[in-house]
Amino acid sequence: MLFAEIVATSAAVGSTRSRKAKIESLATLLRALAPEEIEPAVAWLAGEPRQRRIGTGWRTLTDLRVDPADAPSLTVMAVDEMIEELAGLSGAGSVLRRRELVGELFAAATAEEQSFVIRLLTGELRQGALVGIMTDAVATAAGLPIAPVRRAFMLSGALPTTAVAALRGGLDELSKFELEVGRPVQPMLASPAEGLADALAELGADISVEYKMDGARIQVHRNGDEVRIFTRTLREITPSVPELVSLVQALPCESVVLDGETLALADSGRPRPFQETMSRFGADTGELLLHPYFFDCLYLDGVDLLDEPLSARLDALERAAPDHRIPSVQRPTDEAATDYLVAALRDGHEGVMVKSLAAPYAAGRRGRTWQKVKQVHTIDLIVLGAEWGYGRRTGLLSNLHLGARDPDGGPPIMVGKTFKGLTDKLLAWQTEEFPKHESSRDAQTVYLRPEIVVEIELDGVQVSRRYPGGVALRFARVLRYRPDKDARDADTIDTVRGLLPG
Ligand SMILES: Nc1ncnc2c1ncn2[C@@H]1O[C@H](COP(=O)(O)OP(=O)(O)OP(=O)(O)O)[C@@H](O)[C@H]1O
Repeated sequence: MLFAEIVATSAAVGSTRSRKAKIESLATLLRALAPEEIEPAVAWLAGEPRQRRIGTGWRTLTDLRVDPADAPSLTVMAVDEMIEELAGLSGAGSVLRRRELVGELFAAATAEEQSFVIRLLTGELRQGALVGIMTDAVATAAGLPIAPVRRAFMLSGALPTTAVAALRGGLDELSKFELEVGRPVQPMLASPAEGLADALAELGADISVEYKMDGARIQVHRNGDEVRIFTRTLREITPSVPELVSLVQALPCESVVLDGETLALADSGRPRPFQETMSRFGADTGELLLHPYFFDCLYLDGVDLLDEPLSARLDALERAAPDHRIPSVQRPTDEAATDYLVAALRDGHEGVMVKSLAAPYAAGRRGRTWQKVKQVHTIDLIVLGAEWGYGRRTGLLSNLHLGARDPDGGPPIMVGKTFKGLTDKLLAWQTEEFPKHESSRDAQTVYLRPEIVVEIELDGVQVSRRYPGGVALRFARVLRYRPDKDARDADTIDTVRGLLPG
């Protein structure tokens, strides 16, 4: 197939707001692909190259001015081979070879193809909703229900591989996907509850009420002595958390997959700020010691527990890591649950999670069987740009433009601006960091690619004629940046609209 067909389908998907129409055009294309073209094409149309990181910077791509070809001639396989070579380059001479390769690719590409390649390789195409839409399209093209496709994707974490299995082998191939120790699965997520009373009313008496600790999510895989640790976005951080690795190696089991939260504690035993925990996920190991608090067990000594009820998974957790469980109570009375929430807040935590003990582990889903009860209202938004400050903030990037995710895969939708809550440290950080994510600028504003997620505290939202989504934030202030999330984890415009009064 010609690469131009992929580019045309991507444009068609981007030009309609209808989810159904997007799925239809993707499915039509998927049906026309040769077997070896499925992996690259699915990856590209879901927003990233199948090799994920290719090490070619924004500058290399945008500085290169090569006249586009008049007519399309590149094939899917030719482009995939070039990207494969780009991804494999390292060491002496690689900068030169990289420019050469990109130059070759661009010379053979039409203007539309060049633009698509730039957006693909710089991550600009990467939007969470595209992944959801592509999952649906794979099911449609293969003539299968969505559930087995979604399950295989959650277990493999790889949509292109899932697509090949669905399109070539159908249900039989999909059913071969299993939880595999060492390969991370998408984490189960929670829905916000209106308050504790609502969560208790909805989930009934068969529940676990747990501290909602304000750290960073970790997924731990151990097979014998080998331990691997992943973040919420399935990035491996094993080398930077040696204390967690040795703790997991000492657990009384052979093989295990655990889900939990990790954080650093102050001498008083209270949690240290989230930023300090996150700093440990970077390159250096730092001084702060991280503690794990596990709340789920997905696999223990040869037994896959994903489809078991939470009650059984907690029994396994008790066997595997009895000393490292998150504080929790099972089947409390309403009064005891309320006391537990008060105690969690008093101890410096965010609130509680209320979970149905009967529910399986719904990997990658934000369901209602886990509900979070927090005291303040916060949402995660995408930073679209920042304005240069004035007065005391002259020379610093300050006022943030905030966008909510479009659940249909379009670009983020702006819902407000704020400079409240920005400390001097954050202002300095923004000024240094934002230009690395710059897509364009004018005299007043640096615009960013949709890559940075910030957690915003707000009093509510109101109807707005100024903003394209019809809603605007009220009294928004920055709580913190969320380096553990990417744009696909941000809240959607529907969530923001859901906060409208009445
Ligand atoms: N006991 C717990 N059970 C599950 N998750 C917990 C618990 N304590 C803390 N957490 C954290 O809370 C998150 C659950 O909320 P949610 O699924 O909405 O994720 P989130 O979008 O990261 O939410 P938030 O921004 O509130 O942390 C988990 O990702 C995890 O990091």
